[in-house]
Amino acid sequence: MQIFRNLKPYWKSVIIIALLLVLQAYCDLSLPDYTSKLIDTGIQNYGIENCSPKQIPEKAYKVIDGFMDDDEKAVWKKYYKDGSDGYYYLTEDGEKHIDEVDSACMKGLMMYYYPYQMVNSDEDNEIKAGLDKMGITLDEMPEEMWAQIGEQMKPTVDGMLDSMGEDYMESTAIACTRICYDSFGYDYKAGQMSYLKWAAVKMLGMSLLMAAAAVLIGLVASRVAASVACGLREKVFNKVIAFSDAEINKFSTASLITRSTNDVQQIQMVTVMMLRMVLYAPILSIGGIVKVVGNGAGMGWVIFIGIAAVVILMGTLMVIAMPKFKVMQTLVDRVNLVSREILTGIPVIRAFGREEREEERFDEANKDLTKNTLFVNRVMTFAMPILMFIMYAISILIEWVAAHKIDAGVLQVGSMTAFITYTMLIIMSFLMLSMMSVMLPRASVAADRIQEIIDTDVTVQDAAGAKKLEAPRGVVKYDNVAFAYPGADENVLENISFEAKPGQTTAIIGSTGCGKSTLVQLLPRFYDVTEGSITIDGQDIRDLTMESVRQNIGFVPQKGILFSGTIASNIRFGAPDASDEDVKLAAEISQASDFIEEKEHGYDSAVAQGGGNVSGGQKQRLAIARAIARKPKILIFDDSFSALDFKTDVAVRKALGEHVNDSTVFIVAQRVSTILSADQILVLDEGTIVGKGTHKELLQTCEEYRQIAESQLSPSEIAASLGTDSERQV
Ligand SMILES: Nc1ncnc2c1ncn2[C@@H]1O[C@H](COP(=O)(O)OP(=O)(O)OP(=O)(O)O)[C@@H](O)[C@H]1O
Repeated sequence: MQIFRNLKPYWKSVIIIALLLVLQAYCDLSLPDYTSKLIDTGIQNYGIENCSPKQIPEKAYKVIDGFMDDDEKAVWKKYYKDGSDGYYYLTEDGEKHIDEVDSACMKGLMMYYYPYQMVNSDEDNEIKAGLDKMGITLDEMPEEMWAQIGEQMKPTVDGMLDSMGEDYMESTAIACTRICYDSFGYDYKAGQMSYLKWAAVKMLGMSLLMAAAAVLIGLVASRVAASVACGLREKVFNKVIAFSDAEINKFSTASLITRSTNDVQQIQMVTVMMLRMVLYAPILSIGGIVKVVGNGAGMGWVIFIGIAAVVILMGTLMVIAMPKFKVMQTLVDRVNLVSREILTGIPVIRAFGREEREEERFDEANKDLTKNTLFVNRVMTFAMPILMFIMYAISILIEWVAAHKIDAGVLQVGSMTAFITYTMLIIMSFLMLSMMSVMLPRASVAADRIQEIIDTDVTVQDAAGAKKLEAPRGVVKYDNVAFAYPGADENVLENISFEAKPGQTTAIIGSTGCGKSTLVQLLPRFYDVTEGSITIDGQDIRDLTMESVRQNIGFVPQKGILFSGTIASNIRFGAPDASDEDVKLAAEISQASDFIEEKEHGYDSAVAQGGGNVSGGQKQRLAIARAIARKPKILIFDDSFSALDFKTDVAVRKALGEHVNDSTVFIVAQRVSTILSADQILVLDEGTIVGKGTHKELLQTCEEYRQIAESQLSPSEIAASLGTDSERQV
């Protein structure tokens, strides 16, 4: 899956996280054991951990020896030495092999313990009666009688060994050990305290280790997720920058923004959760199950009920909420789209008094998203209480079953506590997995949406082996060019052939929507021609690198677009190395210097985002200055003079004529007056050239041009325009 693929470059961190998770899980799984031991050994057994007595009265030693088989006897003999003071002592070697000694003496100890239990019991029994008859105490009982009792006891003890859990058996044996300790005044309190203190230190250590691991995991996981997100944003951004208009239109700007922000954020969030949970849950549940099996409480079936309940619950919630989860991103897209459109169009909305309708439109999108989110959240709110209920119900069930087992003497309280904790851990880990399975689909939708951008083929891109356009003269030739917008059935341009030379101005005029802007936009390769070719100095622009072609073009778009910064930074946008003089000259040519110098900070005056603090005409003049400052070989004015008044229009073109005399200039215009002095005028009608020539020629040869001219100029103006040639203008 895509989300996992994103983690590939960070495999080292993922391994570190996995190791830390194992450590965290180890601590997490050990703690219930410690709690159980704290109760069973620390409290119930006075801190005595092993049943093998460290010191045992000689008589008890011998009696127990009498109960043992040959193998057990050998161990007993090997690890105990006679202290010649009436006691036997466990040797150092014995301490090292304590488990071996424990299992050898456990049965014997229990048989030794049994008569004491009988004697202390309130009820009458054989042993009590026998001792009374002989007039002796249990400690004075002769060895033959012990042997006799041993024979009788053997089947009972064997039966107990079969039915008891290991922990419980050990605990019972330790109770027997205490009889040996009673005989020499063992200091139980000191033993218990030292055990409890040591256990507390160990538990504290474990908890600290666990906390440290968790913090480290959080830290590394967050870093990885942030890097994944950063990488994705970069990839998306780089791709979008390379997109031609066709791809941008396909996705829509709003969706591109949601994809590179909200979608990436989804992935970042899920990546953190995934790194912390997806690995942790299986480690914890498998570890928990192993522990539970070893615990010997024999209540595994309760865990399965718990897991089944959680899986059914989460499964049901998922089925209900999943469809809504999946459309969430599309709805976020819609809200972004509507708010973007409304925010950028506020002046028009106000001017047309459409506030209410637009508010409704926003409300609609907003409500859809809210409804969807609320539904999902409502469904999910059920999860927590039901889960809590399941957990508590399972705890009660365990306690109920365990109570019977404790009563029957086959389970200890501590083991029950540990069992409950392990069960909770296992259920929690299944919960984590189910939560992930809820979150993953949404994130995977987000990941797919991002991948869709990354995988989109850019329609306009450098061909393999594309050459650089070096020191061009600037001869532009359109050869039989046809063009259709992607997805459109009909061509917008057809049979376009003309040549534009350096030092000359080619003007394009025609009715609205006839394809003028499209024609000039093909030159910087905003789109590629569908048929025919465009060449610069005889080289097809598709065989040249886009960067080198664009570097030689100064493009002034129909709508002046400025960037936040200063006036100077905007003029230098295409020529970062332009000197102050160049910037000033460009501003003078574009007739922008007057209004710039009037400003308090002149060229350093701030320009707001999108050029919000300058007028439309000023914006257009700055856009013209920006193109000129580049000193390009080819200058394109896409209807850039319409926002200027007649006087400024003339002044700009005059200044251009004076200073820019070796560039190939294209002017898309609506006004005939703007193009009167052009060297070549192309008259476009429905995407084809219907007239080509100078103003004078076209007035005579082209009906369409004559109609346009007559609709804009008075007969006297037309007559004047045919008169003397004025000084050079573009
Ligand atoms: N991105 C686009 N996708 C599809 N069709 C488009 C796109 N841009 C423009 N068109 C269509 O192509 C045709 C030519 O548009 P173009 O902008 O080139 O016209 P124009 O002559 O510059 O118009 P105007 O003088 O009004 O600016 C129009 O019919 C327009 O609807």
